[in-house]
Amino acid sequence: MTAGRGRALVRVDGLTKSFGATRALDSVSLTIHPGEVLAVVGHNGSGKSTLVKILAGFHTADGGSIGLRDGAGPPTELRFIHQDLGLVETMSTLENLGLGGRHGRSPWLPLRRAAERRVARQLVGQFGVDFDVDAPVRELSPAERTIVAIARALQGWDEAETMLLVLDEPTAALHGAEVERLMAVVRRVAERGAGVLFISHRLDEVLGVADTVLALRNGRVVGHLPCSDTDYAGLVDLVAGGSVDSLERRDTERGAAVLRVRGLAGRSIRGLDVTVHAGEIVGVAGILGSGRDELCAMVFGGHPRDSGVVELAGHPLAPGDLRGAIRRGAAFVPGDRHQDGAVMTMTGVENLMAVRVPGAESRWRRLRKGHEAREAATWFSTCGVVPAAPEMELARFSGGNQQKVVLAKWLRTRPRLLLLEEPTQGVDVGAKALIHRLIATTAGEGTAVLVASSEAKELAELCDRVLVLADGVLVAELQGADLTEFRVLHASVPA
Ligand SMILES: Nc1ncnc2c1ncn2[C@@H]1O[C@H](COP(=O)(O)OP(=O)(O)OP(=O)(O)O)[C@@H](O)[C@H]1O
Repeated sequence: MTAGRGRALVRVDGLTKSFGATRALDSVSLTIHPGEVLAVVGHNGSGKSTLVKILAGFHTADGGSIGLRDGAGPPTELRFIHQDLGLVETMSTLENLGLGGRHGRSPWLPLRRAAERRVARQLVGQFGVDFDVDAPVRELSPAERTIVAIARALQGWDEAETMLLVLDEPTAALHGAEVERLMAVVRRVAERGAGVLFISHRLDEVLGVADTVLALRNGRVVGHLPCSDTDYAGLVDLVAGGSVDSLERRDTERGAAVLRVRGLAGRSIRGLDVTVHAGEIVGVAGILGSGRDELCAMVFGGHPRDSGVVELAGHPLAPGDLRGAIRRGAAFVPGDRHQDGAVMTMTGVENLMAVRVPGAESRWRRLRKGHEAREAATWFSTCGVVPAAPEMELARFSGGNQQKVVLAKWLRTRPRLLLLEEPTQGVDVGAKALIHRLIATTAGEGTAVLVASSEAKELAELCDRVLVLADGVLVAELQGADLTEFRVLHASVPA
């Protein structure tokens, strides 16, 4: 189907929304036609999720209109994949897909269960993955959880229906190969006549999949054009309001070994040795299920281990002893900020201060609100949290700003070992460069950094060395001239 033809699936006209003094949307208009993939881009806090939440009926607009019926046809059906995925963490994939309900005591029960399991595995299998559909989704990796949410949104879609699929940053936790599969699904959905509204900070991905792009800045539309009329630099300009400096290669001063991991095994990891020195940034790459998503949590002690030894500066870190790990100087930015990284009902400042900096503050000093507010303002400005509204509940921060608060919380502890999972997920292109510089500066001050990322480009730019995992073991170690995006991707995909 050619994008842009036929009746409009959705017409948004002059949409306006404010939260107190913050004007999140300011007279936003757009139209999506059958077969069209529209990407919405913009800096953190520019209003993208607010637009999606108004379409979903979660927020009511202050002004403007949304039309879901063009002429006499049936109204457009909207399906959503939200940033927080909206899964029930204690329920299995099967149950989140609406399968596996109670069937009473029928003699056919085992057959029905087997059929439901087959359907669930087919639904997630279209992304080339196979995992335990009976396990609670909280035990799945962030990428696997994303796939469950996408499979649920696409479930039972009938071609004859008119559908608009709305995806709010679906690829934040996915690796190159998984992103490609999702993009192929998005294209397939559009070719069958649906419209797609797609939010992403990965601008290369936008250019690869979208027909048109709409750029927001401070709630206003600052560009609405066919993707064929722009390029990467053009999109960076629209989002960041100018070019963004890429990270310069650092001369690494490699100090003593800070992290030593020997024979680590558990979950999908099957015997790993890793050493990270003071001042070094070591990346962890690999596809879903490779062990990439588990290494940092296992080192920190948040995931159980079957065997192996983890030492920080010569002291063992025991599984489950998170306080001990923090006392020894470990910091951990997890891949899933909603579940493990932050408390959404606490304010920005409370989240920032949630980890006690070993030995740095007296209790009395911490009680002084003025002192906390000043410290929070400094950290929020260092980490690019905009607009700085430190006393607001974290749930009300935009997704990218939540991520920056979690990062600031751990950088504030001045760690000896910084463990990062997907450190720039959901942040805009300018903030990403800022976070890369912060990580490089932190390493420059002598911190050992271990960073797991699904983005090969990020690892190639940021790291001194990259460990590539496949099937729970180390399959390549790249550094120097060998450390390129292509080589990381190539080594990650099993032959
Ligand atoms: N419930 C709320 N209460 C108060 N302010 C809010 C609320 N929801 C959003 N905002 C504010 O509205 C602005 C737009 O937020 P929104 O989440 O739409 O941004 P975004 O473009 O999706 O950002 P990101 O790329 O970081 O996800 C931000 O300043 C945000 O703090």
